[in-house]
Amino acid sequence: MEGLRGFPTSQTTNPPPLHTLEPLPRIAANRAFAVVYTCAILALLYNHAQRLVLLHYPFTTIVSLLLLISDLVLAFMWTTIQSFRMRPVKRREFPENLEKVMKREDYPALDIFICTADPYKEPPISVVNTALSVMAYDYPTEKISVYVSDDGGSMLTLFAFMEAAKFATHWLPFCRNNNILERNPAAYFGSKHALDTETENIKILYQGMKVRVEHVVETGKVNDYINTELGREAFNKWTSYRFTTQEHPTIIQVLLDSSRDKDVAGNLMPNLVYVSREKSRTSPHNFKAGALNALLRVSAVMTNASMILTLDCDMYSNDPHTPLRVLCYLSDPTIRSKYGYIQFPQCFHGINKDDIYDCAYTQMFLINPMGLDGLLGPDYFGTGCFFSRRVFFGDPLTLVSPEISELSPEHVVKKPIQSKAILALAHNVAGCNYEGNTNWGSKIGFRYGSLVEDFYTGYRFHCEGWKSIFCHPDRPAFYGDAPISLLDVLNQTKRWTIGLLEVAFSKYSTITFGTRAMGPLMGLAYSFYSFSPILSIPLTTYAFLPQLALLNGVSIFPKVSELWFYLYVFLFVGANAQDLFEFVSAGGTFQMWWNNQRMWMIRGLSCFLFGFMEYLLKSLGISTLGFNVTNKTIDDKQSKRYHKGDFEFGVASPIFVPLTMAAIINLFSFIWGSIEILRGRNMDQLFLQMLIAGFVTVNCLPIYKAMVLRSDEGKMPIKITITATILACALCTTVSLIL
Ligand SMILES: O=c1ccn([C@@H]2O[C@H](COP(=O)(O)OP(=O)(O)O[C@H]3O[C@H](CO)[C@@H](O)[C@H](O)[C@H]3O)[C@@H](O)[C@H]2O)c(=O)[nH]1
Ligand SMILES: [Mn+2]
Repeated sequence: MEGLRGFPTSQTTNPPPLHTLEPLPRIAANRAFAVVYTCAILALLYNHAQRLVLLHYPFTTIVSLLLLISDLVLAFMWTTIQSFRMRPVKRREFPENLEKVMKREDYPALDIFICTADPYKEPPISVVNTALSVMAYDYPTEKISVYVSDDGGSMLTLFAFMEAAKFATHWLPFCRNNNILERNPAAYFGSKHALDTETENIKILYQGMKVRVEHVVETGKVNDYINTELGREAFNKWTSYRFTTQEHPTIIQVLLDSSRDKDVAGNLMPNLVYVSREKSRTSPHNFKAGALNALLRVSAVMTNASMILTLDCDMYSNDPHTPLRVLCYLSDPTIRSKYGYIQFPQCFHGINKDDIYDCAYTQMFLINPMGLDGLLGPDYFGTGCFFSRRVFFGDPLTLVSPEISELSPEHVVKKPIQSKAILALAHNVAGCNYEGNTNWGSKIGFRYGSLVEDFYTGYRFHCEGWKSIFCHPDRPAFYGDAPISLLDVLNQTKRWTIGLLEVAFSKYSTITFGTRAMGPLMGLAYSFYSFSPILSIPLTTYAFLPQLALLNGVSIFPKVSELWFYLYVFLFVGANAQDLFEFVSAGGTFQMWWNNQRMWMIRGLSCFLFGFMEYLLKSLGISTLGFNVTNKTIDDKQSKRYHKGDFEFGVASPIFVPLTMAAIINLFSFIWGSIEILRGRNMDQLFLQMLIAGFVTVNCLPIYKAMVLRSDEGKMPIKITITATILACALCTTVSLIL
């Protein structure tokens, strides 16, 4: 075991370890397999070359070229994945040792950022629950400051947080005194507990708050409940100005002040600050990255904590000791000077049994980050990440100073957060024109230029020379919402696709700039993500080409009797078996893995394709793209169907068309092939094509079900079925005419 000694002190006795790092035993096997598989890929390319030389007909040449391009893309993507397999590690922390090396009063201050953007897609009561869960961290309360960024500029959200501030004065001491683990009230009251009177009373308070908040969201009016001067003053901003989500002044409201507000037991409360940065149609606001940068500045002016936690509005804390785990690393000055952030996995509650949409993202949020942890560290996932404030201001050796000294990570705040000077400066730095002619978004803060601001920002930090840490304790530190309708899932992935392509084809491309700055393995790892949309090329090719050829009796792969056939089988089985092994080792089941591989096919035929097109239109200047917030509300009927395991189509979106076409063509070619076999035809030459068609058909079972067997609202809209059928027929006819 390679023990990293935590927190060196001047004491003579060895301090107890705060964390350890251990390489996974599978490393040697991974490396050996990579060598074998590389040989197989080279053999395949040789086979391609052989065929291309022998061919004379234009059609078969085109087919062979398409297959060659597809296999080259697959080979490239396979190579990038190897970076995760060369040195996976597992870390452990020992928060129980923390108090032995560090006094509680010496813990650093912690600023927590929570982003929300739309009260109708992101119910304010859930955002409030997220905030309460972290306000109740097992950490010196007065050192915690929670900043809520409301990009929706909604009085409904502000109202919800005014309610939260009151409820928190009961909730925080309740959690502390009863040593509660689930500090998100909704989650706590949602699971079964013995209800003593104290719990009963708290529950009544919570329900009261929930009813008021939901009522206000429903009616759109807060007036019924506002009876204090402070409240009226705050909400006046919405009425005294032509206020819209896209155009409004900065609103900063300190709802709790740690220097004077106390809970019902007389202990100080954390700071709770509502921030809605200024918006104007004429200046770009850079979506979430812009919101986070505004919070970086507002928090610098008010508290300037050296530790920062960023959270999406739905990602609540599931473990009050999480900051202590982080301190196991950040309390060590040698770590602090090299490591920029500590990322926790994104875990989700409410995913159905077999995770039909692959929303757990086991590879992206668990397997791959463990691989990266043995190199420079995991990428940034946008939420559940603790930063050292210094990372936002230049590389580990050179501090890039912000335009005013109050924003510097070294600045010490001396005035109370509600003083006039502080509030005035905070409003100023949240202004929509503040960033003009500054380094924000380029050299300072979260980086602009990609719709996956998280991925891009973490990437640029690694390029600057920072490292990061992946921390995944057994009890998930955070839980968030996953989308439960296929369209929401695909739209989310489509946004990611566009953002990733923006990185892949920028001057900071992961494969060129990244490889130079971070070395080949990290460059490949980041390229696995940024180039993943090009998987749509082989996935689309393999979903249509072999089947169309099969329907016309044309063979495009080696015969069963040839040795080359077994090469194809090895490449397919080998890659999938290794993937399955990793998946199951990470706690997945076979069913989940099956659904995961199906989702790759679905993504390839939908959001990757559509994302690619939208990216092209944007690059040509034909359209602009926005950050479409993922829906986090839950429709009961939809939720029932989801938990039954049925795919949710329902909406007639063009994004479903290529997928449905593939489902139809694969089924027919497979049936045609089976009939030919029954009629005694020798399928030696077409066997591999039959296998592929059969495999895709099995993958498409939920689609056939949605097309013909279901009558609920989530079935495949008839419009899509008809369009896809017509297009599939047109495609088959065209191909048979060419042949
Ligand atoms: O203009 C915007 C748009 C979004 N958000 C917030 O950003 C967060 C993430 O948005 P969501 O719709 O939930 O996106 P997801 O696709 O679920 O999020 C993943 O992908 C995003 C990048 O596309 C990252 O920012 C997220 O952290 C990551 O979890 C939410 O809290 C939003 O309120 C803003 O603050 N301002
Ligand atoms: Mn989300």
